[in-house]
Amino acid sequence: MVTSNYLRLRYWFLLTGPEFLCCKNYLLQEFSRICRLRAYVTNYRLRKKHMTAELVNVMEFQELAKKVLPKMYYDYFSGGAEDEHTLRENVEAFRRITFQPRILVDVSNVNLSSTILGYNISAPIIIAPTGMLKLAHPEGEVATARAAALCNTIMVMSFSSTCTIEEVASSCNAIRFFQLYVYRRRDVSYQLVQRAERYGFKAIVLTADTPRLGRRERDIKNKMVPPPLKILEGLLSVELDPEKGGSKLENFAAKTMDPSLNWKDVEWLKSITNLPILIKGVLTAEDARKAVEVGVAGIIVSNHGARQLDYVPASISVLEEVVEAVNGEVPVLLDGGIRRGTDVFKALALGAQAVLIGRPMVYGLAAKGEYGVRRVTEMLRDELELTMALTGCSSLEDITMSHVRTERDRLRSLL
Ligand SMILES: Cc1cc2nc3c(=O)[nH]c(=O)nc-3n(C[C@H](O)[C@H](O)[C@H](O)COP(=O)(O)O)c2cc1C
Ligand SMILES: CCCCCCC(=O)C(=O)O
Repeated sequence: MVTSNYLRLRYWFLLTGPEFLCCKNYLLQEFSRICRLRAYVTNYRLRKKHMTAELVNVMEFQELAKKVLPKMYYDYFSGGAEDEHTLRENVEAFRRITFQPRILVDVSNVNLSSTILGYNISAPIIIAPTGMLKLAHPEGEVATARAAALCNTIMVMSFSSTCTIEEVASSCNAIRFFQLYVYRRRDVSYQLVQRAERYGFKAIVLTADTPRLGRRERDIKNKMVPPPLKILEGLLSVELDPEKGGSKLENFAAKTMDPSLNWKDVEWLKSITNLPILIKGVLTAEDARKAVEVGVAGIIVSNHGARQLDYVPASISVLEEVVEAVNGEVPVLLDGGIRRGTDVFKALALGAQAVLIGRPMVYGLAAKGEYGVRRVTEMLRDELELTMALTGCSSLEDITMSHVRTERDRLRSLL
């Protein structure tokens, strides 16, 4: 529906000639806004109908999100780079890890509570930064932050947010980290870091895997139009090339992201903030060591939900070697492909201190707003608790590598 309207609009532009091209960007933005509103109203009934149906796992939120979202937005949220090989692998690699449960352990009390950088959270499950959440739900990042507060967990707010730092900060008392993209316009990144610090964010998550945006073919086909990023209001306005086809998001990223970002810039970041810095996007032992050497407070093993370079390994497949390289010097977190509490357990067993959840939170938000994000968090937490009980672990400290059997273990046993 959205696509056909969009095609109609493009056809109208062809007919009306070049004098209208100058306002094309504005019209595209307006059109995208109207489509979002319309999709939300149209899908209200659908959401209501499903309100009563009991969803029993995170995958069912994805099915519902697919029904309620316009295709362009569902594709943006769910898609990955190029062949989407890594996208599938992120999930499949968890399935290849099996359990080695212990029996006859007293699990009458299972304690999931955890600490990240000194902040207490109810379970080691935190909300990953995901951009443009108003495409999923009109309350976007604010609803997500509220859910994080209710679940007593951390929300990592994206640099590509459709709400402002102030809106999110004033909406609730969630523990918030701020994810940073370094723009060509360093002053923009600088100002947002300052504002995050001023508004009580507790850490900066520097995303280091995006010197350029990955090739997301679904977005190219859909001619994905990003919504206004309210977080940038008053700081930056980007003129997209009206004549350039394909994904407008890619066009936007090409104009804004600084591809020269390198290890030395971590020093720059340290010089502009007193907040602890986590580095997100680490996939090798070598980079993990470098990150420790430049003095980061934590490492996030991540392939950006398989949206950047296709054919990188599933993030869970490299966790063990990163944890070995870091040798306990800083906490290691992981994201990518986690859809079950059993997946969370596997990541913890291989050395992650906590996991971040991306798409499932977005699907929860799209399907049921703040309540949906809360339910997704609770579902994963409840599944983790049951997994701990059934593997004989009554606290997070009890979870060890010996509770799982990985491909690496299977190969070792052949030697
Ligand atoms: C729709 C979407 C938007 C994202 N936006 C950002 C972002 O703005 N900044 C960032 O560092 N990572 C972003 N990511 C990556 C996530 O933080 C996270 O690494 C990834 O989603 C984890 O994989 P999962 O979706 O399988 O849980 C995004 C991911 C998705 C799916
Ligand atoms: C300026 C770049 C836009 C990035 C959008 C958010 C993101 O990281 C994603 O994966 O999508």
